[in-house]
Amino acid sequence: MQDPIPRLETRNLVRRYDGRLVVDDVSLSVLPGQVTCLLGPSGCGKSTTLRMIAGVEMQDAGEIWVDGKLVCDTVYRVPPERRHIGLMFQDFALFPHLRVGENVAFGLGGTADEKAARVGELLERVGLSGYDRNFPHELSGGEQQRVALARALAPRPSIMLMDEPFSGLDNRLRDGIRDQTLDILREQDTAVLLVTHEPEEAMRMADTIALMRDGRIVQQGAPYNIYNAPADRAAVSFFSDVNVVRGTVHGALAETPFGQFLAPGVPNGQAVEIVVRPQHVKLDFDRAGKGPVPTISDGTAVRGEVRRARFMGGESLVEFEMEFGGPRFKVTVPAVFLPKNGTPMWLTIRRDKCFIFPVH
Ligand SMILES: Nc1ncnc2c1ncn2[C@@H]1O[C@H](COP(=O)(O)OP(=O)(O)OP(=O)(O)O)[C@@H](O)[C@H]1O
Repeated sequence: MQDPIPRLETRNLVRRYDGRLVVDDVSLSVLPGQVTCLLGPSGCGKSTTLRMIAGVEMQDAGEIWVDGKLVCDTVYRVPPERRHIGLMFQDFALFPHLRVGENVAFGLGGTADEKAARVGELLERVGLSGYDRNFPHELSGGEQQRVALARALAPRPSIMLMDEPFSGLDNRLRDGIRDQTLDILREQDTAVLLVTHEPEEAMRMADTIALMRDGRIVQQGAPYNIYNAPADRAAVSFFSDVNVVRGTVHGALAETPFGQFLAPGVPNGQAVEIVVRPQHVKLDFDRAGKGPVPTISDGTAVRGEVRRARFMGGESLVEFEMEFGGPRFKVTVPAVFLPKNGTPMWLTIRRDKCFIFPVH
């Protein structure tokens, strides 16, 4: 079977500001009814990418395709209003002098009756039936955001570009509006490209995550794959705290204070980093100066002393000063576990949950 044609595709987009490369060879695609999240730290070029797709900014190189048709390269350009792209940005800016209903109807064609029907349908969908004659300033922030959502959805865009659209909302409100927005977009088979710097938001919303750093896409894939098969150390630390142990490879085995780690294909003498998340470090009590016996799945235990323990709600975070030195080790325990400062414990690293990256 042939691969489906993406609703939206960028090919090798490049953008420079004053000679500085801020978007560097970005290729992305989004299928109808799917959400791709462009995830990365502030300033990595996410919004610039979105602005080029929206057509409000020109790329220096590369192409934008919609439904298999070229809409923009460096010569040819379909104007923004003919791209059938909806926009929803953090500063959603409703028109303050227009009533809610007029705001939602703003981009709609058709007869007055058709417009009124569509406005009524959308306001009901976002839980704001009966508010059509209110002015924006009479609504709360969350309600205004829902109006902005209704306005963006009204013309049934085939593509929706969203730039941190929920970041102005408090947590509880945000989850509800986020889920509701996705439901509506999926129902309409809209392709969504969402920009965020929050890994949780990307994990929650995306079918595909494109991890962006310094203008480049460093990894692209399903959230599960990005989380469990990260491309490099920075990709691991973007999603959670990490512990890092250094080692050197001999005969495809990395030697470290925690014992040996398999390092297939890594040349002799190569320095590597073993990266492990706090939830994948195992703890054992000290028994008269002894720890657990080494095993194949967990390797050798190393002793550390508790320096800090905090209860975080669903789990406890314990920090250790390790006998071999280096930065403190962070360990999370899914329970209330608050050992005293100075308590000796033995730490092991789960071999099936750690990542090994060469140090360059
Ligand atoms: N019009 C402009 N002129 C010059 N530099 C710009 C312009 N717009 C953005 N930049 C720079 O380009 C880089 C990428 O900006 P962009 O807004 O795309 O990043 P971002 O990943 O969306 O960040 P944020 O999440 O903070 O919005 C930044 O270093 C920014 O300062």
